[in-house]
Amino acid sequence: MLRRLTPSLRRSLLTSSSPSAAAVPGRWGVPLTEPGASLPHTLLPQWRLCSSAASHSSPPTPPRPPSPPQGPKRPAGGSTVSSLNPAEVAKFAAIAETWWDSEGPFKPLHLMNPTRLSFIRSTLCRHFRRDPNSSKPLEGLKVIDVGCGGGILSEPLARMGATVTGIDAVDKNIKIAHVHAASDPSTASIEYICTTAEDLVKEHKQFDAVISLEVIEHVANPLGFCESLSALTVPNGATVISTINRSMRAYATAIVAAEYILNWLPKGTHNWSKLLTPEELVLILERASISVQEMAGFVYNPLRGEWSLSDDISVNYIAYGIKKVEKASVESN
Ligand SMILES: C[S@@+](CC[C@H](N)C(=O)[O-])C[C@H]1O[C@@H](n2cnc3c(N)ncnc32)[C@H](O)[C@@H]1O
Ligand SMILES: [Mg+2]
Repeated sequence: MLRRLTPSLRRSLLTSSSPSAAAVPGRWGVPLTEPGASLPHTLLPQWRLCSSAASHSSPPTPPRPPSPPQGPKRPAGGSTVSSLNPAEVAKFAAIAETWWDSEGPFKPLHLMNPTRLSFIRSTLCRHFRRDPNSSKPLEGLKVIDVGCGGGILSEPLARMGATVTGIDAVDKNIKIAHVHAASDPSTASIEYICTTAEDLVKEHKQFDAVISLEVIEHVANPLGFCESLSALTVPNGATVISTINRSMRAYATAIVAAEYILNWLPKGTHNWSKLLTPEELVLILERASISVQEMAGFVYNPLRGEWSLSDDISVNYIAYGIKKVEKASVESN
């Protein structure tokens, strides 16, 4: 069952007097205003929420005069700061050849794929009022997969009918993704580009849905990255992000067990201090003009070797949000 982030919960997260007061540990669905609820505060490191583009402390800027119409409209927002973390990019370049080895380092993503696709199918079909039972429910929608790796998500999105662009910072990943997709007519149309979200924003590209799974924990600047994802999303479009929670359970399972005991992932794949809690992700997305509507957890059943959707967001989780319509664009319509 998916939990909805209610308007009142979202409001209380965003109207708290300070970012630290807004970050409340616990599960979604616990209304912050519930009588008697005991909700200890978490200290939010300031760097997580501050970027060059958004800062509480900057003085108010005077209103700008309307600019004269000139050429195509520039998408609002986007970060000028690079999302690239060279050490992280190098880690993925080193294992690029293994993308389609379902027993290799990306085995967890292969196993998770059906589950995350069911969340994406369900949320995007509701968002765009599509029939989830149709064979191509995303037909006609422009979708970008940011940090697509070898294309294990891009391909099923294309099979669902979407016009897919996959981008990744690692050139080897893009080459592998391209060769793999080209071997099947239903995926051969995917456009793969070696670039970053922020560079694509500079090209004024926009998409109906922007999806970035298991990438934000590897970027240099999470808020700037989300601002770029937002700038790539059309107003009222959809954004889907998945990542790993910065919880003790995640440390025990996603890092110690997966990297050091089961050897599912190369050691050092995830840096615990770079992970984001769901509360932090919601706040960052709000700052980037994306309003989170739903969140779900992924839980692994070791006996069946399968992942499923759950209310438990203590380790792996996925969020779907809507790109807010900027006031200026509403007024100009
Ligand atoms: C864990 S993989 C996830 C791949 C894919 N999204 C999936 O879930 O199947 C992370 C991917 O993000 C890419 N990446 C890391 N930093 C990036 C950045 N700043 N911009 C674009 N891609 C990035 C890596 O090269 C890698 O392919
Ligand atoms: Mg990861």
